[in-house]
Amino acid sequence: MDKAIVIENLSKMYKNNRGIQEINLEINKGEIFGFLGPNGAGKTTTMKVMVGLMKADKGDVKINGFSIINNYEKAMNEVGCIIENVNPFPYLTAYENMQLCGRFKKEVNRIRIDECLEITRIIKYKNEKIKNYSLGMKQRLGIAMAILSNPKIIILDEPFNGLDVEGMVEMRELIICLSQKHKTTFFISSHLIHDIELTCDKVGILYNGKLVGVDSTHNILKNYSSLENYYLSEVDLNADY
Ligand SMILES: Nc1ncnc2c1ncn2[C@@H]1O[C@H](COP(=O)(O)OP(=O)(O)OP(=O)(O)O)[C@@H](O)[C@H]1O
Repeated sequence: MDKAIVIENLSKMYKNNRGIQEINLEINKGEIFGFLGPNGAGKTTTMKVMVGLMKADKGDVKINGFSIINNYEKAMNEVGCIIENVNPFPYLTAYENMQLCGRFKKEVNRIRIDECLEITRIIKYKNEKIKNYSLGMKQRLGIAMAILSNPKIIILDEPFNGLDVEGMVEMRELIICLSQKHKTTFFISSHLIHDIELTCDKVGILYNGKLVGVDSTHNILKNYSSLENYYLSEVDLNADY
């Protein structure tokens, strides 16, 4: 089984008729997938459904071959995620937040916590309370939490948000490094085309709740001068005038 994530006919409509429709998508193990779309396209909705924070109206998601509907625990067994904002406890330190996050996982100990804080480069601030953290530091803590139990699949909603230039470069390096070293699969949403182009092996474009294009970054850049041009052409082809 080389598919890490398979999304089948996934639909979720809110009462106001916004949401996502008939999403079909396959992500191979070890791939870094970029889910690109403007504000309101439906990225967060898709990810919430994928990790069981919300129920789909129709369709299913299989993670490592396990359906999130029929086999939720097994499906989520190797998944780490950050959906929407990271909300660590402000009056606890980073280390204490990590302890809390890993309290039910027997493989998580002091060494593993330090390792994750080291990888995300916040080890220096591990004993500082989160209320004194900047947005970028909180993002890093979020990643540290997401990788704590060594998940094989990491789902990140807008991981580049709130980061400065150096932070973005480091976040890209961190994702690529984890994918190469541990064959970790990533599903990353973003509206930042440049970061997706530099980070992801495969890109899917979500527009008005529909997946309007999916291809490997390699193919896209063979046929278009930039991911931005591909994005604009796919959106143009599918716009409702
Ligand atoms: N709970 C809700 N009730 C009604 N409509 C909602 C709800 N949550 C989201 N929506 C609407 O569904 C659409 C998709 O929202 P979603 O948050 O999934 O988009 P997104 O691509 O993640 O956007 P952003 O990049 O701004 O976070 C938007 O039009 C939004 O207004």
